[in-house]
Amino acid sequence: MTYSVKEMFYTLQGEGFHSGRPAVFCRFTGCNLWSGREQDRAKAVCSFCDTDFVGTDGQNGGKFKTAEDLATRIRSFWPNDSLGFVVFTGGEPGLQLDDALIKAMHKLNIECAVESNGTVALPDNLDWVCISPKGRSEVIIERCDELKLVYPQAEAPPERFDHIKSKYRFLSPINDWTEQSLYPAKQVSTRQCIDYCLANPKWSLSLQTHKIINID
Ligand SMILES: C[S@@+](CC[C@H](N)C(=O)[O-])C[C@H]1O[C@@H](n2cnc3c(N)ncnc32)[C@H](O)[C@@H]1O
Ligand SMILES: Nc1nc2[nH]cc(C(=O)O)c2c(=O)[nH]1
Ligand code: SF4
Ligand SMILES: [Mg+2]
Repeated sequence: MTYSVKEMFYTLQGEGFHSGRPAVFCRFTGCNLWSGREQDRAKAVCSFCDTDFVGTDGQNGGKFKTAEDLATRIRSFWPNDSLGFVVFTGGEPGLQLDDALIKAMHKLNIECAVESNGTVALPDNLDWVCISPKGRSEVIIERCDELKLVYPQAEAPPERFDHIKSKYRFLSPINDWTEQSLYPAKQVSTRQCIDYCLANPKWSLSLQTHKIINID
């Protein structure tokens, strides 16, 4: 299995339960809900994506021929010999992630988290699963550690995901970058998230804190 990686970097997890935790991000190329081309955005199932996941030309991107090769590269970004933490994202990481890669990561003493849209099967040896449903797409994952719903989405109201078993439920204000300069304090979606959480307290607010403090 060859893995196609857009970019990799060491930073703080900006979102959700692990906000503020040092993590290596491994961003896989490609997604099943949008081609990544601007001319296809309006018709895509997921039309608000804030990420470039096309190609392998980002920082530390490339093709990796084996799970061990990619695992070793990921380990190299960790600053010392302690237990490491990687977040697999994309694009849609579920299109490429497999058991072999997670096993190789575990062998190198790295905990594995994923950020997924929930429409494709995921390896069952992951340590942390974050599912972020998109538009009208069908979420097939029924159990996760963290549900992180971008809000508001006309076709994906929070109630649609009541059946999913999750330790934590977060609403993340949609950042539609017509309002980028307002992010997040004065963005309308932030207020909408706050109001929804206050009325439905099983949901908590998650912000994209890396954008606030301007790190990767
Ligand atoms: C780029 S996605 C990649 C992982 C996976 N495809 C997914 O959608 O969860 C990473 C995270 O960014 C969030 N995200 C993408 N575009 C966003 C936007 N415009 N506003 C807020 N969050 C966004 C996603 O919901 C997801 O939680
Ligand atoms: N710092 C930081 N935190 C993140 N959490 C989820 C991200 C993603 O794009 O998947 C992301 C990201 O790109 N950067
Ligand atoms: S599912 Fe994730 S990677 Fe794919 S277009 Fe949507 S936000 Fe971007
Ligand atoms: Mg991001």
